Amino acid sequence: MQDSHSPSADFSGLWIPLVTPFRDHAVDHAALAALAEQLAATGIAGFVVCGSTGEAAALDEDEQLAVLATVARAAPSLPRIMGLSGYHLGKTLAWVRKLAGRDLAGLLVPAPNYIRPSQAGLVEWFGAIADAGTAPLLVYDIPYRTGIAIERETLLALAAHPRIRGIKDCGGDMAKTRALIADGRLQVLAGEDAQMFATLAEGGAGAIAASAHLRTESFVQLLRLLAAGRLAEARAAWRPLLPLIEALFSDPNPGPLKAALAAQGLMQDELRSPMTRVPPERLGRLLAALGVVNRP
Ligand SMILES: O=C(O)C1=N[C@H](C(=O)O)C[C@H](O)C1
Repeated sequence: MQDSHSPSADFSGLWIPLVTPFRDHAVDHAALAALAEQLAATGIAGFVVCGSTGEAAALDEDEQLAVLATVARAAPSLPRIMGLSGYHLGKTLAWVRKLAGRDLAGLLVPAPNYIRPSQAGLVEWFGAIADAGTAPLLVYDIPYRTGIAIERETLLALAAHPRIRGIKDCGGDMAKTRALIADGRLQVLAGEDAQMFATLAEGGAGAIAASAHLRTESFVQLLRLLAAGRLAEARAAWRPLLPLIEALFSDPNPGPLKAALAAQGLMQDELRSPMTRVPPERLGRLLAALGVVNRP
C-alpha cells in the first residue's frame, strides 16, 4: 500500500483493533469476516489486526497471516495496520521482513516487553525495526504492558526516522502527548479509550479504540466533531460513551468486549488462555451496563 517514505501516510480517524473470534479453540474466520464487513460500513479509518485486543500473543505466525488475509478479503477498501511485538530483536526483524509486501498501512510496534532496556536501547529497537520493514511504523507506547516508558526525548528522536510516522499513545502522560502534538512530526493517536476525548481535543490525529467495536458510528461522529472543533457537540457525544468504555475495561480487555459481541450473536464468547471470559456472575451486570441484549 503506502511506501514507507510516502508523505501521504495518514493515520487520522478511528481505527478498530479487531478482536480475533475463536470457535472450539480455532480462529473463527467466518465470524471475523462478518465483523470486519459490518464495521467497514461505519466510517472508520481502518483496522488494526493482531493488536492486544486481537490476542495476538496467543496466535502463531500462520494464524496471524490468516487473520490478516481474512480481514483484507472482507474489507478490501480499508487500510490495515498490523500489531507486532516481541523481545528478541532477531526474531522480530525476521517477522517484519516476512510481513513486507503484505499490503500494510503500518506496523504497530511496542517496546520490547519484560526486559526494560535503556532509552538508547529503545532507539536501537525501533530504528532497527523501522529499517527492516517497508510499511510506516507506529510506536506503541504502553508502559503498563511492556514495563518501560518511552520518554519524550526518545520519541522526538525516533520522529526523525523517515519511516516512523505515528504513536499509539497509552503513556498516560498528557504533557508528553502535548509535546508530541506540538512537535507535529508524529501523528498522535489515542490508544487509551478513556483518553480519546482529551487527546483529540488537544489536537491528536485519531484513535485506536477497542470500545468502538460497539456504537461505532457514535465514536466516528465524536472524532469528526472534535476534528471540526465543535467542542460542545463533541462533549455531548462523548458523555454517553464513557460508561460504555468503563464497562468494557472492567475486566482485562478483550473479555468484556467478546462477551458483548457474543451476546449479540456475532461470535462465541471464547478467549485463549491466559485471557479469560467475564465470569457468569458478572455477565448480566456487564451486558446491562453496555445496553446489550443477550440473544438466546
Ligand atoms: O488492541 C489495541 O491496540 C488496544 N489495546 C489497548 C489495550 O492494550 O488493551 C486498548 C485499546 O482500546 C486498543
